[in-house]
Amino acid sequence: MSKPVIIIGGGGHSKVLQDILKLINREIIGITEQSYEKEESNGIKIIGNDELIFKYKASEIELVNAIGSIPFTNKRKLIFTKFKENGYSFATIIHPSSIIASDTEFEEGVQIMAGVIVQPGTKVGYNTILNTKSSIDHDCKIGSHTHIAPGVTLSGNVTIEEDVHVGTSACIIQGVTIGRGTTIGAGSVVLKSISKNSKVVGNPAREVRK
Ligand SMILES: CC(=O)SCCNC(=O)CCNC(=O)[C@H](O)C(C)(C)COP(=O)(O)OP(=O)(O)OC[C@H]1O[C@@H](n2cnc3c(N)ncnc32)[C@H](O)[C@@H]1OP(=O)(O)O
Repeated sequence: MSKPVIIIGGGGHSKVLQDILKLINREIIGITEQSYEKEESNGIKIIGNDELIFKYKASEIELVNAIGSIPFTNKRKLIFTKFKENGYSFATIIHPSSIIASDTEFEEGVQIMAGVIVQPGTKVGYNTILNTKSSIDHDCKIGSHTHIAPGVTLSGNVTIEEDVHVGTSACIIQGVTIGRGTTIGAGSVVLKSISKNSKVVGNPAREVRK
């Protein structure tokens, strides 16, 4: 049986995850927030700040990383790393409306939102988000701590390294590699590989100042 979960963060990304957790009947202990002024979020109790998690044995719960991921921030990664180093595990959350090829490999803490399609031969790294209605075609490799934002299309054989943000509705053609730490702007059309720590926008995607 699945362990009960604690959700870290009570913002917009959290709302979406709460909905999935309710749909898949996961028991929710509550939400932690760094500054908790409200008592609840969507009917779920805010139980305290993140340090409260240490009152629960790592073996008895799973965590849900509900810190949203926007470009040029690393809070989501820091939360994941901190609690992993202390022996805690993160739930992998998959919306029941997603279509996932049977050989897909997900590492711990991956979050798959409504309407996502993942085709065969794909691997997705730790703590990565495949957001609403994104489409991941065959043989893609997606690194850890990466955000594939809503409506993104990855063609076949695309490699996305760690810590990448692929902005809403961007398209990436087949065989391209996106280097670690890169940000792809919303709506970009990426036709060639992009080196690490770049920021690219537009159609065709071009590098802009960091
Ligand atoms: C459920 C959810 O909500 S998940 C959230 C998903 N959100 C996203 O994916 C947002 C993606 N973010 C973007 O597209 C942002 O515009 C970024 C990250 C690419 C750029 O942000 P910044 O670093 O602040 O760059 P800035 O706004 O200064 O833009 C730099 C230049 O690029 C242009 N530019 C920025 N974004 C884009 C874009 N998506 N397409 C085309 N041009 C763009 C700007 O107009 C500007 O051009 P200029 O220098 O000629 O004036």
